[in-house]
Amino acid sequence: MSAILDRILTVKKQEITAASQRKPLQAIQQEITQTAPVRDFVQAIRDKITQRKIAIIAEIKRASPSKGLLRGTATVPPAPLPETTDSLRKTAIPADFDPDKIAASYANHGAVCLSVLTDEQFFRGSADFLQQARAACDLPILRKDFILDEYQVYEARAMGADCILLIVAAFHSPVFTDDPIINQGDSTLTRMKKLESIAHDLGMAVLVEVHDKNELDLALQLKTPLIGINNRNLRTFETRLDITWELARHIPADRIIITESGIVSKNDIATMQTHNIHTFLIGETFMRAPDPGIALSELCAVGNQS
Ligand SMILES: O=C(O)c1ccccc1NCC(=O)[C@H](O)[C@H](O)COP(=O)(O)O
Repeated sequence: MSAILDRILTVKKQEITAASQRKPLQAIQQEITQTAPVRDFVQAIRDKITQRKIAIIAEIKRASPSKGLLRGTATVPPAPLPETTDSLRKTAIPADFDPDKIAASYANHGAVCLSVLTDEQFFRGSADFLQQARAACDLPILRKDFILDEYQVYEARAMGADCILLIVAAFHSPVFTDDPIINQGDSTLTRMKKLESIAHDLGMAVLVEVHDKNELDLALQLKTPLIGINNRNLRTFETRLDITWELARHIPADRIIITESGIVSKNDIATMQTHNIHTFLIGETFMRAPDPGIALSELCAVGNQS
């Protein structure tokens, strides 16, 4: 069995082809002219940090390949989760899943920005969830998905996203490097620069995500100030918080470091702060809580300095 990241990207390629046949790029570009203006993702984080508060990007994530269903009911289509999650499906989870209510609660309890999973097959996400979340609050929103192609960048803006995610590991995957139809001769760095440039031209921010030093060296060649360090290895699911502080020491001070995945406790927040990390992307911990916003404010309370 190939690694989960490769499986996700294989499906993603099929989705890009199908979506662009259903709705050509020109139609998406036309839709963008009617889309609400971009909210400033980077400035929102800078403002929080200037106020000496921790900046939490709160995620709306119904399910994940590593943990299965996190919130809501298990009967909702589309495709079943991968077999890797079978043993976790019986775990008790909050039954309600209302992206608008979750977004409003996050906003009311101090989130700086939101991240919304739009991948349908592996995370049970949806573009609709992003739109519902955006309509329910004023926070800038990251489209959390597996972006390989310019079509998805335009699509992100058309659905109302203010920021896109570029996962360096995705562009190192053979699903990208070995497929001339999808890579069109572009190297990893060339493709990331092209996608970043389109996003910036559309006014969106870019979060570039890394998990090791080689990926970081590429990420630092992009213009974006947002460097996400994913503590989770997307091939093995191993999650180690020390990945963040090991890589953070190689990142220049003018970039904003965002630690992603596996943050579960006040102690995790406090430990990150000792390493001068003040921006967090958190999903599962909040999604498992009865009220995700209250769970967020409890973590914020420990992290904010007066
Ligand atoms: O979460 C997963 O299982 C996963 C598997 C494969 C690719 C990506 C995956 N997660 C995406 C993320 O980056 C996380 O949703 C995000 O960092 C929040 O992590 P957490 O707080 O641990 O939910």
